[in-house]
Amino acid sequence: MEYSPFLHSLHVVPSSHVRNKLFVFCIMLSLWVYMIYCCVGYCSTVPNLTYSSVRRHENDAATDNRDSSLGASRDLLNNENELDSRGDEWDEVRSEAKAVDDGAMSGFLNETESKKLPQAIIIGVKKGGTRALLEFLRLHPDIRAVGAEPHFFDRNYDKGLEWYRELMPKSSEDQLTMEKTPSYFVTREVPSRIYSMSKDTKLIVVVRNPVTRAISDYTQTRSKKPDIPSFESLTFKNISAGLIDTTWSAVQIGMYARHLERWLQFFPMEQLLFVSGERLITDPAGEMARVQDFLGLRRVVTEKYFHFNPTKGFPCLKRPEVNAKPHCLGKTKGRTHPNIDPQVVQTLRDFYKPFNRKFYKMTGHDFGWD
Ligand SMILES: Nc1ncnc2c1ncn2[C@@H]1O[C@H](COP(=O)(O)OS(=O)(=O)O)[C@@H](OP(=O)(O)O)[C@H]1O
Repeated sequence: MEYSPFLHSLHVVPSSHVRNKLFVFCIMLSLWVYMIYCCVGYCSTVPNLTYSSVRRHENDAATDNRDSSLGASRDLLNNENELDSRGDEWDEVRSEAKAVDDGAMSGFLNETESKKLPQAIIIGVKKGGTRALLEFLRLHPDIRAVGAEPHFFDRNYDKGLEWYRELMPKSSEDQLTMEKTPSYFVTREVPSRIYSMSKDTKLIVVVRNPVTRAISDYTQTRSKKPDIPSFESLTFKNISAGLIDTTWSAVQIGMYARHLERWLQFFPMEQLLFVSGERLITDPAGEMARVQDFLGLRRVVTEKYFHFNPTKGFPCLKRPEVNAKPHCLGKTKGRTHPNIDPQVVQTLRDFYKPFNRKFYKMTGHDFGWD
């Protein structure tokens, strides 16, 4: 066999010169393969992958690092795997809305869009109707909101504001960025933390009759832990003395006046809006008008967007311009509540009366719970 310098350099003693040539060849080949791949249209999948990774990121925020919001409370209400905190509801409506409003790709292509810290936050209350309100607001073209609950100011604060900003969707200069995390309202450290992010943050609280709210909270817990004690026994510290257990979070959250006092140490009343959870069901367009005015937005989401579904017992969303079927929130919203001993319900009503009265006085609004 003849002596071959090529074979010799390749198989026997590969010189650095040949290795460099091979390296350049591999890179060229990869570039060619990539170009062919793009030419047949597959490159358009890249933005979708980016979008799903954003969604994953959103969901991570909600499932990360779980602590109790009410420091000293007895929290049997560990509902963190609730569908709601992942913000998956009404995705279909939102994607339709997005496509109509600005085209699915514009968020990636429009370089004037950027991620911003929220200028408005729905801070509570748990089981008040916060998901419904956020989803109603997301239909507004001037609002961009993160679907999952970020729990930044209560559980993820050590991750820093940049982490928080990254969770937000891109928005243009004239759009508002929003999020909702209902536990903020009752968490001691949150008012000062939001204040240090921006003292101009607009704060929205959806409130609901505290007795119904407590039962709703309990119903949610029981749906995941069917063996928990009865609502009646959890309500009392001492049932024969009729002593209410105010350390039980289901009871504690409803003492709205107490929580509000802490917020008023940082924010003026004009920066807070209280939405009636009851009216959000009976008159969603009316409550939405108040919310849009408060946020300084055009009244876009009006009665045309709502359709009351008698089977579900709640307003559902429809897109007025397309003849599509209305979309309702999922099964975790609007659960059937258990029957509670009427005497216990009355005792709780009496317990909340002074808190409610004080709350009406502070907010200048009678919510009609008594
Ligand atoms: N449109 C519409 N559809 C369905 N449900 C509605 C709606 N508007 C308000 N509600 C009420 O919202 C209650 C749940 O409140 P939240 O979304 O704040 O719950 S959570 O804290 O985020 O888990 C939920 O409480 P339950 O009825 O106890 O399940 C509903 O009463």
